[in-house]
Amino acid sequence: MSETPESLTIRRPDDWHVHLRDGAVLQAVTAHTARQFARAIVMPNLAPPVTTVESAAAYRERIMAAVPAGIRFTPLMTCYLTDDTDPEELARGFEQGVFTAAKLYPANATTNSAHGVTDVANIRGALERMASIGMPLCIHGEVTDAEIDVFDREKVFIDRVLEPLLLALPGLKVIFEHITTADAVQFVASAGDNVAATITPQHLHINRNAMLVGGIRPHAYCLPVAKREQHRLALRQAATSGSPRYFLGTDSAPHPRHAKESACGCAGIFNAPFALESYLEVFEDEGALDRFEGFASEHGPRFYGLPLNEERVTLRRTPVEVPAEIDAGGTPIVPFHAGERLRWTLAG
Ligand SMILES: NC(=O)N[C@@H](CC(=O)O)C(=O)O
Ligand SMILES: [Zn+2]
Ligand SMILES: [Zn+2]
Repeated sequence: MSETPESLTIRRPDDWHVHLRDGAVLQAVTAHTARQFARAIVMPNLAPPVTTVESAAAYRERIMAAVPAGIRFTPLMTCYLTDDTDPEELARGFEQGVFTAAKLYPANATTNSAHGVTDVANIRGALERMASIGMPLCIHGEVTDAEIDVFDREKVFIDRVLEPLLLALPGLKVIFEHITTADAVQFVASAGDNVAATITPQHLHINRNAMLVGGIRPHAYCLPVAKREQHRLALRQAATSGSPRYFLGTDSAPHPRHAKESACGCAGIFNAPFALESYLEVFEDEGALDRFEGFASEHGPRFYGLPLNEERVTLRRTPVEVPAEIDAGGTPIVPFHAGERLRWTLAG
C-alpha cells in the first residue's frame, strides 16, 4: 500500500453495537447504519426493553421495514437482561436465531437501564446457561454506586464485577462494550480468547476536555464518559494494533437535540451518519490503514462465530462536510463531528 492511497477497498463492515431506537427515529436512522454496515448488533434498551423472543422478533421486523429498498442489512438482536430473566427464554431465542447475544446493563448505569440488573448474582443461572450454549454476553461495564466517581466507574466494574464473573464462568463469551480506559484495554489483553471489546469512534477522537473546555458541550457526552488523554491514546493503540480482541462498535445513540441541550442532558452520541469515515481517519493518523479491515470487518464476526461478509466497500479520499444537524423524521439530531470536515467518503 502506498503512503497516501486515494482509496481503500475492504470487506463490507459490521457494527457490533448500535441503538436504532423505535418509531419515527428508527425510520430515519436505520438508513445511516444500513448504508455502511451489512449487520449490526442492535441494542435492546427501548422503553419498555426487549426482554422476550417475541418482542425481539417484532422489533427485528420493524427494523427491516425501515431499511431502504435495495440495501441488504441484517439486524442481529439482543435480549435485555433483568433480575428476572428466564434462562429458558434466552436459550430458546438463541437456538431460534432471534437472539444473537444478551445485554447486561447494570441497573441505572445509562439510558433506559432502569430495568437492568441490580446484582449479577441475580442472573447467575442465566449466565451459566449462556456459557453452556455459547451465547455471547454484551456488557455495559460501569458500576453505579453513588460513591464511585463517574470517571472511575469502568475500572471499578472490572475489579468488582468482570474479573470475578470470568473467574466463576471462565467459558463465558464476553464483549466488553464501548471501552474507555487503558485499564479496560489491559484487562482485555490479559483475559482469555473468550473476551473481546468494542471501541466507539468518539472514544478514539475525543478526551474529556472536548466535553468541558470552553463551555459544556452536551453533544460530546455519552456513557461511559470520555476519559483523560492517556486513555484515549491507549484505545487508539488497541484499536489499530491488529489484535482480534478489539472491533468496531459505534454505540451510535441518537437523542433529539432538545434532550441533549438541556439542564439534564441525555447520554449518547449519534455517530452513525459518518461512522466509517470517522474511524478511518484514526487508522490513517495512526499509520494503520492496513489494519482497518480487521477492526471493521473481520474481528467481530470471528469473535461472534459468524461468517465474514463477502461484499466489498470502497472509501475514497474525498472530503465530506458533516452537517450541523440531521433530520430524523421531524426530530433534529446533532451528529458526531457536526460542522467538521472529514477526509474520507464512503463511495456508493
Ligand atoms: N452510550 C450512551 O451514552 N447512551 C446509550 C446507552 C449506552 O450504550 O450506554 C443510549 O442508549 O443512549
Ligand atoms: Zn452502554
Ligand atoms: Zn450503547
